[in-house]
Order: sequence, then C-alpha cells, then structure tokens
Amino acid sequence: MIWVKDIMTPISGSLTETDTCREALRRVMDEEAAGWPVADSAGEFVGIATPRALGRLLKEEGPETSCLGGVEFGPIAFKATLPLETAWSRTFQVAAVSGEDGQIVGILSRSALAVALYQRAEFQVKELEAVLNSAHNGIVVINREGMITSFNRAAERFTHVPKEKALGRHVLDVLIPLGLMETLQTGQSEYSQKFRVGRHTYIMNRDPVKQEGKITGAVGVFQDISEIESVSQELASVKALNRELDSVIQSSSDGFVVTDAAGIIIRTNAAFEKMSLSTAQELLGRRIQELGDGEVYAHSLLDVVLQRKHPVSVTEKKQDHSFLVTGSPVFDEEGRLVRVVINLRDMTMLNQLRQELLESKRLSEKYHLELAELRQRGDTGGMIASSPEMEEVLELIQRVAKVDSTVLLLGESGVGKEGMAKLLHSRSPRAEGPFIKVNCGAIPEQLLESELFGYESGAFTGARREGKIGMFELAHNGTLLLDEIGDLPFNLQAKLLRVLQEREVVPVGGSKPRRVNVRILAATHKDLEEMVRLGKLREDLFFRLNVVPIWIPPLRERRADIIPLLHHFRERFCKKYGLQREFAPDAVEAFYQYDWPGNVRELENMVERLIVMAPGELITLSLLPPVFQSPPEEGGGVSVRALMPLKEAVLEVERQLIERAMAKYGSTYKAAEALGVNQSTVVRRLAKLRRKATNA
Ligand SMILES: Nc1ncnc2c1ncn2[C@@H]1O[C@H](COP(=O)(O)OP(=O)(O)OP(=O)(O)O)[C@@H](O)[C@H]1O
Repeated sequence: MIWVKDIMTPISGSLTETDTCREALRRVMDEEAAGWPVADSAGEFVGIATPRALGRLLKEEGPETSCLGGVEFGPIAFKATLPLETAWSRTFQVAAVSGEDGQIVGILSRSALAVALYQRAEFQVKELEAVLNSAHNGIVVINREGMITSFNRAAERFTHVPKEKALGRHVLDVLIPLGLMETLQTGQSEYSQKFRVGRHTYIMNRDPVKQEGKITGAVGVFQDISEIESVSQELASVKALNRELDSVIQSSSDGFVVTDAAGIIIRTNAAFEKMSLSTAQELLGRRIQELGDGEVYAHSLLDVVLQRKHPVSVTEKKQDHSFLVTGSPVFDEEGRLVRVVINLRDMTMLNQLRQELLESKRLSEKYHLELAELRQRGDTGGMIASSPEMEEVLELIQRVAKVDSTVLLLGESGVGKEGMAKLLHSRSPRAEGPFIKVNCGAIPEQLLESELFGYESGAFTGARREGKIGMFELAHNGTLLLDEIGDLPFNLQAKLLRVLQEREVVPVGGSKPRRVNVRILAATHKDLEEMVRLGKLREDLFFRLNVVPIWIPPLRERRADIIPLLHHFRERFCKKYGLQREFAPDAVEAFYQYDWPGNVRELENMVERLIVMAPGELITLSLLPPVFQSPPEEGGGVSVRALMPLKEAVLEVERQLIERAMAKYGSTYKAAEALGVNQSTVVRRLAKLRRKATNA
C-alpha cells in the first residue's frame, strides 16, 4: 500500500507574513515543491503559497513584499497516512500534508499524485502479466465486444498464435470457438468443459468478468490434458493387462510363487496354495526359505537360483506326488535380480498318463494282432465276431449262404443285420450278382409298390413313358434284402407273397408276369409273430419269410464283441482321419460296462466322435459322455434277470468275468491278479471256453 506521505514533498517549517515573496519563491524552487505552507502569527496553518501566485505577486508588487499576497487560503490538508486513491477522489491542485501531531510536514500536488497512481497501476499490470505468463494454463480474456484483451504465454503455446496477433482481435477470428461468447451472453461460469482440437484434448473453465453487476467480458482458462489422458489410458490398459495376467496365473494348474530377491513371497496362485496346504494370507510376506517342510517345495531352489542367476529345475517327491520345480530369475533394466518365479508342476498325473498310454499301446497292438487273426480265419466281410454268440451267427450265415432259402434276420436296430445280409450274399453262389436293399419303412406306401415291382409305361399320371424296372427285377440273379419288413403295408403283403411263391412279378399297370430269379432276405427289429397275432402281418407271408430265422443278439448280450469292435473301429477311423489315438484302459472298461442301447451302430459312432474330438493321443475316461462314467452298480455288477440252473449260471458268470478281465488287461497274469486266482486257472478256463465255443 502507498500512502500520501510516500509521495509528498517534505517541508521543514512554514512561511509567515514576515517572509518576503522572494524568500517564499526561493524555498519553493529549492525544494521543487508545488507550494509552501503559510502559518499566521499564532502558528496556525492558513494557506499555501503557490509558485504561480508568488510569480504574479513578484511581478506586481516586487520581491520584498510579504509573501501573504501569493497565498491560496483554505486549501485541503491531507493526513500523511491517507491512501492515494482517497486523496485522488478529492478535488484539489495542491494540498498540505499533516503529520500525526497536526503539523504540516509536506506538500502534495495533484499531478504528483497522478504520476504515482499511474506508476503503481503500471507496476500492477506488469505484475499481473508476469503472473499470467508464468501460469501453465492458457488464459484468454475478452471484453464485452468479444475482442481479446489478454492472451498469456501458455495460450500462445497451445494455440500457436502469437500474442501480438491475438490482442485486439475478435476471439472468433483467432481461436476455434471456446464458448467464451456464450459466457458473455449467459453470464454463467462453466467448469471442466472438455473439448478436442486435432489430436489434443483440452479442459476449460469459463467465467464472466463483471463490474458493478454488469458483464464486461469473459475469461477462459484452459489446459492441454492429452498427456494426462494418454497416461490414464495407459494406466487402464496396464490394469487390464495385470488382471489378465492374474487370471492366467490363477487358472493355471501349475503352482506359481513369485518372491523378491530376498525370498519374500509376493504372489502365489490357487494351485500353489493347494499344493502347500496354506492360504494366500499365510504365505504372502513370508520368506520362502522359512516355510516348513509340509508347506512348500524346494526351499533350497531359491538359493541356487540366487547364486547361479539362471533358471534351475529340480524334481521333488512329496508323499505320493512328484513335482517338477523350476525357479527362474527376473532382472530389472540395470541387470539386478529383482524377482524369482517358481513354477511347480505335479507330474504324478502326467506320469500316470504316460504309463496308461504305454499300456494302451500294448493292448492295441495285441488287439491288432487278434483282429488280423480274426479276419484271416475266414473272410467275414469286415464283420467282427469274437463272442461265441456271434461266431455262431457267422457260422450259420456261412452255412445258409450256400443254399437259396429265404432268410429272416432278426435283432434290434444297429446289431448288424444288414452287414450280415451282405456277408451272406457275398458267400453265396449269387455273389457275382447284384445285392439290392429296399427299406420298406423308409419309402412312402404309394411309391413302394412301383419301387418293388416296377411299372408299365403310362401306368399312372407322372409315370415315366418308358416305364420303370422294380427292385425285384434289378436284383435278378442276385439277392434282394427287404429291410424293415415289419413296416410293409398290408395291401402289398399279398403281392409280395405271390412273388415269393411264383417267382414272378407283375409291374404296376401291367398284366403280364415277369419271371425273376432272386434270393430274398428280410430283416426286422420288430416281433413279427406278435404282428401276425395283431393281424398286421399275413400269417402265410410270415411263414414264407421265416424259413431260416437268424437272431443277432444285442451287443449287451455279447460283451466279448465290444472290445474287438472298439479296436476295429479305432483302426478304421484313425486310418480314415490320419490320426494316432489310443483308448486308456479305464475308457475301454467303460465301453465294456456300457449297455449300448443303440448296439454296434452306437458304438461305431461313439468311437468316431472320440477319435475326431480327442485333444491328444490318449482317449481317457474323462472324455467319454457322463453316462459312461457312472460307477458300476453296487454289488459288483452281477445281476440276475431270469431263472436258470445254478451250474449254468455259475459258468456264465465265470465266462463273463474271465472275458472282461482279458479284455481289460490283455494278459492272463493281470487278469488272474484282478480275479484273485492263479494265472494257470485263467489259462485253463480260457482254453475250456474256447473249446466250448468251437464245438457249439
Ligand atoms: N459285427 C460287426 N462288425 C463290424 N461292424 C459292424 C458289425 N455289426 C454292425 N456293424 C456296423 O454297425 C453299423 C450298423 O449295422 P447294420 O446297419 O448292419 O445294423 P442293422 O441291424 O441292419 O440296423 P437297422 O436295423 O437299423 O437297419 C454299420 O455301420 C455296420 O457296418
């Protein structure tokens, strides 16, 4: 703050009426004062002798006249501690200044006050400018008309517009709209407004400038936050990366521990916590070397890593688990070791799998040889028959193949009826002739008649002009398989019977019978006798078809075929897809246990699916559908479904057990171990079973 006393001209002693005009002028001139105080005889201040009035007195009255004639009476007297602004608000040209005791101590002219005020304002402007320029934020001030009145250095830097080009110009001509004109209109302050210019992001505060309640301008303060934005984006992506890394570490089945250079645990994962039987809270912050034996693996590994400064692996056994433990050092940019990452892999499972794979390969090899032998034993046309039941069926097929009688193949869907029909044809004297199959259930009734018997030209609308040969004629000198014969419509049954009896067909729309030399095979999964009883199948047709019935048992009743079929399909699909796959013993066992409602077709499809979908070489039980994984029923899985002589039942159970053990282990030693008998017993019983099967 500047006071009047700081800019007044100090005065020592007042003039009195005895002082001459000359004396008064000398004092004024000497002190370069704007006047001199004059006191009366009692010493009271009465006025100021000014140079102008003294000059006039000198000219008119001469130098020796009393100075009283050059005095302006009753002037203002300011206190020495009066602020300049207050003094300026009073009307005066020259004023006296009084000290604390009321004595006149100085003279102040209005012009000296003006100069002092101007200098101070100039100083304040400079000070303000310095402040504005030292700010990191860009500051733009506009007046009521929108002309820029202030533009600091940061504003120059952000906008690339020099101050000289900005000042005095309209804000809209200099800057992209920053909303300052709106602030002028609304008079509202707005804070933290974000806006983008090119690749930069700015944040801005806007305030109106008000004087006596009126908006006289607006000020905008803005800052380039692009760097902060990109840093915060980087921070967000680092956070996301950290989360990702954490979930990778946490979801790993390998154990992970990270320590600092002193061995203090700073990170673990769930797998490690499980292995060390400790929680994260118990582990974090502890020195790994101090953990007890039961808690952690390979404490000593850390010292070796710290010493050698390169990755080290050791294997360690803990109870019945074996671990591969690897410690890897992590260095900072200066090459200082800052972390040690320890990875623990439980090798127990891996070793077990490796063992299983070797075992599976051995079994596969064995089955491969057995299959080759089976195939060599007499060409079965790719039909696997390892069980005594199927060997019996095969033998029957081979026998009836030689004669021309009608054969009725019976059995559930997917047991291999069509396969056996083809085999029968290929073993028959008609092998060179055609093998034709008609699915009586799949063709609509209206079409079936013409499909079977053909039609003459113009037999019905839509018929081909030249007519059509039926399946019977197509199969001439060969074999015709009537599949799903139980689905043959009733009104076609008489016509079929006629063909079977007369060996002649009469095409639809024709009248002349044509002779055909065809061997008829029929197949069905239905109970034809029941159909006859219900009147759905002609009895005479049934007898015609049922000359040689061959029953193919469902797979669950001839389990000895399951494993050879499994390997047969495994070989076929591995070859087809160019893959190397083995079934683990537990998967083979599950195949054996399963009841196969869909029979061989279901098994074939299952093997194909597993071969194609298995991620590795070994197909383990876990890859099989859940229904295969249910544990065997209580009571060892032996169940009785019908009454039979006890001796026979015991022999049957013995046969099944030996077959199952052999299928699973492939060696009489292991089978004997599993069954709790001597190996020689298994060999003896097996030989007996095989003898029985060949004699049957
Ligand atoms: N003993 C077997 N050896 C090898 N493959 C077989 C055997 N039995 C059946 N298959 C195969 O199983 C699948 C089903 O067999 P097939 O079509 O002969 O059964 P199906 O009894 O005629 O069935 P559907 O009654 O549904 O017509 C075929 O791919 C067949 O090759």
